[in-house]
Amino acid sequence: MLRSALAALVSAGASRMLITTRLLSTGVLASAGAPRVGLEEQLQQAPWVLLLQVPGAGRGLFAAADIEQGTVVYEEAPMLWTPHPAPAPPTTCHACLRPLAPSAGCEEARASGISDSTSSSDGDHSAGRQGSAPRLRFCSPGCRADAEATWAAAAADCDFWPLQQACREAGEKFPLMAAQLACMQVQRWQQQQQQQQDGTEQHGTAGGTSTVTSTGGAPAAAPAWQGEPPTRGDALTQLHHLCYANIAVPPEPWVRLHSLLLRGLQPLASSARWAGVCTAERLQLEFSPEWFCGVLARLHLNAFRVDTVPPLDLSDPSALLRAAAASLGGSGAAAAAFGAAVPGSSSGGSSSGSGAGSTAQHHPGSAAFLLASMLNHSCEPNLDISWPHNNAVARFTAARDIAAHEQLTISYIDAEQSAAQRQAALQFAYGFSCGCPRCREGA
Ligand SMILES: C[S@@+](CC[C@H](N)C(=O)[O-])C[C@H]1O[C@@H](n2cnc3c(N)ncnc32)[C@H](O)[C@@H]1O
Repeated sequence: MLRSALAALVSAGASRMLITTRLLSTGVLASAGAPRVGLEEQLQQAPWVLLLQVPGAGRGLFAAADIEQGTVVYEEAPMLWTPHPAPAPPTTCHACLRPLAPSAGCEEARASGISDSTSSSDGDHSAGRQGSAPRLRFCSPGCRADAEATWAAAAADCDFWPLQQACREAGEKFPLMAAQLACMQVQRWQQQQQQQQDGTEQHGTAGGTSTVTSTGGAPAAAPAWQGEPPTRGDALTQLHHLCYANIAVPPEPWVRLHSLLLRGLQPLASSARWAGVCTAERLQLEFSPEWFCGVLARLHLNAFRVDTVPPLDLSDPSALLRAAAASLGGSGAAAAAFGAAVPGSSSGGSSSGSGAGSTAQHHPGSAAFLLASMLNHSCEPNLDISWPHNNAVARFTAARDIAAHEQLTISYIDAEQSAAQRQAALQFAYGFSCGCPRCREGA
């Protein structure tokens, strides 16, 4: 009975769609790699979880049964993600945000593209054009194959370096996730076109096999998840489910970042590889300022900061000490789950959480999840977040015993702040006042 409320909730979310319907409704094909699913299917994969309406707080996730402290409630892979733009060479896998060992190759690449790479100790799984053009770096052949099948083939032909630089200067990261989304869309257009051509050719060749090759085929190897890959939302069809901030007039920096994004996509319009898929007009029409604003308005309320542990630098004694302190202090995972700007944060929310373990953690990137975006905030959350595979797969664990039909909550902010600081942070970044028991007591 509780699950029967889902269809109504899903359509309620859909009616708040801000991104152009056309763009989102074109992405209906299944993607290769880690399973990309819709909201209903993702809920089916998380049997402990129900999606229900919460008076005064939109939708929220609830416990479907009594859950014991320590139980893994569910794991989820992100539907959109990006490494944070940094002046240093990339030290993060572009497909899963796993930290990569620094290598001589990375050091050499410092002055060139956004995500340049040369051969490294863990193997050269980079992709992209040679020279100063962007190249993407991956931790394994599986990650590379998954990324190339879904977005990285297009991204490698774009020029997002100016966008990266502007994001770094502005302390922004969400425009890079919008760029990833645009590349996903371009590749899906190509897959759709390919399927149409395959259908036509099969009709015309009396049982013959199509000779048309596809750049969007299934990856040869699985991505580097450990164990069963968790499902991920299909960003192209599911992003509209996420709540968004109403932004009547896009802030000036967004206008500039949008034009850099469009400029970065332009090489696709003149590339033979994307002929028939991308024209300059199509790119401009589909990735309009309204589309960009809608994507950013959602990411600002829903994206998580990913906390992973970089590889140990055995030559640095202070790094060893920090790692030891972190392993004694726990993960610190419940602090500051989301990545939005908060008052007093020097880096737009990308500063470390206050958890004891955060000293040895770094924040290689941001990620947006489908189901986790439905989790509401409490200053006394009953779920802990962790990154058990040291990549962008999030795990939600019961922080205490949770009764059936109790709301599942995380903390969006550093819950160790004073009540006044917490209220100010939540109001500033998310636009609501927390009414949790702790806030009601002023604790
Ligand atoms: C990540 S979304 C959470 C899911 C959201 N309730 C929905 O329906 O999509 C964050 C938004 O949920 C609402 N929210 C989250 N926690 C809340 C709380 N404790 N009290 C009131 N509103 C809350 C705020 O509007 C916030 O901007």
